[in-house]
Amino acid sequence: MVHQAEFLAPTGTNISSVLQGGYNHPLSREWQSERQLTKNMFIFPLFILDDENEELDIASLPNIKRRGLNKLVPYVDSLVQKGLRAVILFGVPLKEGVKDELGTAADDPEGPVIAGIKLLRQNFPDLFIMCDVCLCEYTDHGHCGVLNEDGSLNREKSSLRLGAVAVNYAKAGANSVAPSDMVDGRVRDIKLGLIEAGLAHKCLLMAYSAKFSGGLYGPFRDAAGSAPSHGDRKCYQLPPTGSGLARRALTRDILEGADAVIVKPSTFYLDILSDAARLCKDYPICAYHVSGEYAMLHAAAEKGVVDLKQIAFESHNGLLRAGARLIISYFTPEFLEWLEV
Ligand SMILES: NCC(=O)CCC(=O)O
Ligand SMILES: [Zn+2]
Ligand SMILES: [Zn+2]
Repeated sequence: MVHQAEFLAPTGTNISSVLQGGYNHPLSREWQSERQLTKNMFIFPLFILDDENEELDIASLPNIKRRGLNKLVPYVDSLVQKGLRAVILFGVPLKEGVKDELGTAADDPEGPVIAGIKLLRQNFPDLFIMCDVCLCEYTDHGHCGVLNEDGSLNREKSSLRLGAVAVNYAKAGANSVAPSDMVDGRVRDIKLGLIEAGLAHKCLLMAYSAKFSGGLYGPFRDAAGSAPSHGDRKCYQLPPTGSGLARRALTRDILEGADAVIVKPSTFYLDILSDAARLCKDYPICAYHVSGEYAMLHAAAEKGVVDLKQIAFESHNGLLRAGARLIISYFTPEFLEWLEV
């Protein structure tokens, strides 16, 4: 497609070869961006401990802490004052003996997620509260669903259990549930559960539709204590080379009732983000800038290889360019400082 006449000026210069008129001034440079990062695009992950007064660092995830309920409100308040609009909750049960084969603790009414939803709702009525829905933080085997006796994943039991957990989060007041397990059929079971509970019109179902298995989740597993005790997640998460499967999963989840979709990780999967933007063009597309991506940028900045702020903008702008409208990011607190709106 040609936008400018391709003819020669009297001097012999090809007119369309002159690009720099478009960006030699800071403002005209800004005008070149089709979209810009804004605070309302950011969703901040919160790790909630089951010990109310505890606050724990995560060695591999700089500046991010796990907090008990009593430490949560003052911290979230400081971010809300800077313009935080949305959070996604992850429960981190550390008490002895709470994990079992069904992940019962996931929707324990007194557990960190359900109690966390209620506490945040009470303190921040306008905050958009999302909940990651998965069992791996709560199962003794560390897998994302319910297992058969031979250790393989039982699709039907997993999907129904995930549906029940999601409905319980929605009942507690979550604005959105986000299944991250990648078990076939769970979007459908969650949607049906929400409809049956009369909550489908109140709770946005944001599916982790294109979640790839790979090497970028290490710090998160440290944070959530969710590394599988045997095997890996390759049977239910997508192979990193599987772009066709990712496109099928995106389409399938939309057909099963997803209201929005997530691509995860983000920077290495920009092609999938742009596939999602095309395939699901009438839906919000969310990129999850995962723990490994965050930790890598921090490590590079500490080594003096990159400037942290510059590289954070460049990577997150890349997600927007590829088609993301929302970003789950551990950089959210920084962007709330860096962005004006
Ligand atoms: N279901 C959530 C994750 O697996 C988190 C990924 C990360 O931040 O590494
Ligand atoms: Zn999981
Ligand atoms: Zn997960």
